Amino acid sequence: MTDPRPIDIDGSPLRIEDVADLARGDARCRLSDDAGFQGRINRGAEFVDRLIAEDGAVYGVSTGYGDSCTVVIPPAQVAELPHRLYTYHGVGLGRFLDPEETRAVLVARLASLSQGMSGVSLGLLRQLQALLEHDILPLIPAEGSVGASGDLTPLSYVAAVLCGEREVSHRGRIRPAAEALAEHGLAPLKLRPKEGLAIMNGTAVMTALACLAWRRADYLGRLATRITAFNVLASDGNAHHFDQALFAVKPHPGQQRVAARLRQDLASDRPPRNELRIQDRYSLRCAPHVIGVLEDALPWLRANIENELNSANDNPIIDAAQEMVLHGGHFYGGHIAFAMDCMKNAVANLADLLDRQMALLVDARYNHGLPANLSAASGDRAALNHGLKALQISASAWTAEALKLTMPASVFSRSTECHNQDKVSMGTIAARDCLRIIELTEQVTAALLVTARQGVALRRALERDTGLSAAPEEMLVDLGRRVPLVVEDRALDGELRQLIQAIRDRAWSLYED
Ligand SMILES: N[C@@H](Cc1ccc(O)cc1)C(=O)O
Repeated sequence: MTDPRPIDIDGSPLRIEDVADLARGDARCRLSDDAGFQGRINRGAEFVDRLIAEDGAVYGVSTGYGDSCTVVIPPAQVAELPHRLYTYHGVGLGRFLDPEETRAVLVARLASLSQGMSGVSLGLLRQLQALLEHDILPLIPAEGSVGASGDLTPLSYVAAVLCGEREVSHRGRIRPAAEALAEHGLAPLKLRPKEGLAIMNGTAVMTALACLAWRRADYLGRLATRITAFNVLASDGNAHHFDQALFAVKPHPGQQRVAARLRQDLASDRPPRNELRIQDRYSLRCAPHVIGVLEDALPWLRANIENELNSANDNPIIDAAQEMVLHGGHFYGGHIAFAMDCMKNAVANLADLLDRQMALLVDARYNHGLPANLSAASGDRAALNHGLKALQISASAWTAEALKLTMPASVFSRSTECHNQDKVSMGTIAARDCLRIIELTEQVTAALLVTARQGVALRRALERDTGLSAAPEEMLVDLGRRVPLVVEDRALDGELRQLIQAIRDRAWSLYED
């Protein structure tokens, strides 16, 4: 076990990998003690104090929220207001975010508030950091955000826990927040004016989920490429579909990279053409064109996700340096909504591609000489055994479910909150859909790992052996250990679950380009 790597939070940009590592416990975050950073934060909080003292009227401080901004809060009640905000937003439903997702949310909110543009105190940042440090995880219901007043409702659970209210998951148990805070000597926060809004009026939930989704999608693209190489071999297909000269004339860099990875896996000394079949079916021949869509989108997706992550996504923005309060709509998660709608489409296409490859391989009419359902049973056992028949049916179901969920969420904007929020992003729904599609695609990918392992072994038992380069050969050996050849039928669910875990743990290092 290596020590988790330290990440300083000081308002400088975080990367997707930082969020993912912090969420998994592979990194730990420290709030920077840099005087410049701390000074910036303090100036923001002091500026809010001064505004209240001098001006009296500040949105969300001395007024009601949203459409209720015309309601004036009497000075004697101003201190109570931020606590009202999380209280009435305690209406979240649905599943609770899992621990990894919850940590990512805390990191994303900390990253945004550390920009120093939200007028919060250092004490608030410290309390957020303490939740991460002691793994005190608010139970955050996943549903109930329109993603454009920020993730108000789910983030109300973060705000409440910082103040010692509602429940947390801590040391494997669900407990009252106050109890867990006390155990670590942490006093519940008394929110300062504006701090309730600052915690809740932002995109931290959808952005956190997007960071986790990006990393899983990136790995799935690589895995789909490796599996395609296996399946080209298993089906006695043509490597020349991935020819460098062919791809030189279609200059999508991601697509070219996928083709190069396939060439690398399939080893350059393969006969350039399989004269028996000039052209393979599309799920093999066009694999770079399908996987390449995701591969080309990933850098753009990363840029959008990281811009949101490192933004002040709050309202109003408190610019202490220029002494300005800027009212706007930075809680609007349109970029994440579009990124997630886009990513889920590209990922579901991977599931579809792999499912089609499986359909070719299990079908004796298309698999060029392999047994039906890739059953390795022979002789008088052949009739009894059904090989991967059920696994293919299940892969079809998972794929259909993934494809069904690709309906964009961002086009379902609807006017809400007395028409103050009359155009909203639905980014959190898009992110949740995207994660579900990723989960289903991981299931399909696990099925395909079994299929490819079985298909390659059966091909190699036949006349033609075609070599792979060292990395895919090593992976095949590893897969062989994880999944013994299916000769006599057996339930495969346990092995599938282990493969899914291996995928999520990125068990195979795939293409260091
Ligand atoms: N997001 C709104 C504020 C808001 C807060 C809470 C609400 O319940 C509604 C609206 C704004 O800044 O304009």
